Amino acid sequence: MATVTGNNSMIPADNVVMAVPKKGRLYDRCMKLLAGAGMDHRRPARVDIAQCSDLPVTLVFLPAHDIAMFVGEGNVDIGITGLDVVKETSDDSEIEVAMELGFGKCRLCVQAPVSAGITDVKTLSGKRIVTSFPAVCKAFFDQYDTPDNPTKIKYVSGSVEAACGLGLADAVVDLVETGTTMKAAGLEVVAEVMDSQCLLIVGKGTKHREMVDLIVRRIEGYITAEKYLMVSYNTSKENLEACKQVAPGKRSPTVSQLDTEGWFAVQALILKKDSSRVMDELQGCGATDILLFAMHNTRINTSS
Ligand SMILES: Nc1ncnc2c1ncn2[C@@H]1O[C@H](COP(=O)(O)OP(=O)(O)OP(=O)(O)O)[C@@H](O)[C@H]1O
Ligand SMILES: O=P(O)(O)OC[C@H]1O[C@H](OP(=O)(O)OP(=O)(O)O)[C@H](O)[C@@H]1O
Repeated sequence: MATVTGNNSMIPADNVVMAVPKKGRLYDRCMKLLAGAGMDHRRPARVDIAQCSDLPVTLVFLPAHDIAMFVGEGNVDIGITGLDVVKETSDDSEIEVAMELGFGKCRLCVQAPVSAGITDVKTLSGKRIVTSFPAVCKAFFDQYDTPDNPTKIKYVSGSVEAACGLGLADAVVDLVETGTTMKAAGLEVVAEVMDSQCLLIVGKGTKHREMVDLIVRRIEGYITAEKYLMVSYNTSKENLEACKQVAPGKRSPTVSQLDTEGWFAVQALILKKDSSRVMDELQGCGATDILLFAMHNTRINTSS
């Protein structure tokens, strides 16, 4: 197989390059996503490159914080990382968001010591802020800063929450999910900068559009399968309409005549989060033999 030369010699020249986080919060979910999308690969221990066995795709395992930059600069065709990282390290002219993946949900917040009692974020303009997101942080404080007294923003790569306690900052801009880290450091939210979640991103300049689109469709199929369940039940003719109202499906439910006169077997897609309520309501409408099935993968037109 042809390979590109130089630093990329482990990557076959015609392969799509896909970047996934090599560790941290997003890693496990990303591995599940790749498995669900049929992107099987073998990654030798301590190696950050792996070839997919059934697709011309090379996976590169990178720090989440670097992925949007590499996709934006065109070294990588497609990648998975947080919206926070995308905003910090790339711009809209380079990257398109193929899909929100629904995990890695958190908020980037201005946080100050509870003891300081800061209620208005404007009062932090011109003060010392420590963050792993200096560009997003600067854009946020620009709206309050004056040219003669800009906010002093310092970058750290981790443990941001420690900066106030160490006397290095008046406030921090850091991620909050449960709030446990923030509270343990004696901090509170003064303002929200942005919401974030994990994204599938594509470089606008990719030369492998067809294969990239196939990867996007596979991942979309898996995400949809994760979101929906199939409910199946039997109902008499007189209860059929009421049952169909409870679970109308995506387009319409599949209704088949049973061998018993006046009885039907019905199948419909329902949202996983609604499944217990839907089963209760179907039972209330007289449905019997109600079964719930998970799907491994789908190809559903989510816009219809
Ligand atoms: N507490 C959290 N809850 C949900 N998502 C988070 C949380 N912390 C981070 N993220 C998301 O995961 C991305 C990667 O963060 P993470 O802290 O895992 O990166 P890392 O620095 O590579 O890993 P580590 O912290 O293990 O060194 C963030 O940019 C953000 O989008
Ligand atoms: O609100 P919580 O649920 O406590 O989550 C928020 C924490 O999670 C992330 O850090 P992480 O634990 O990944 O480590 P890091 O500080 O090394 O980035 C983030 O930077 C916060 O510190």
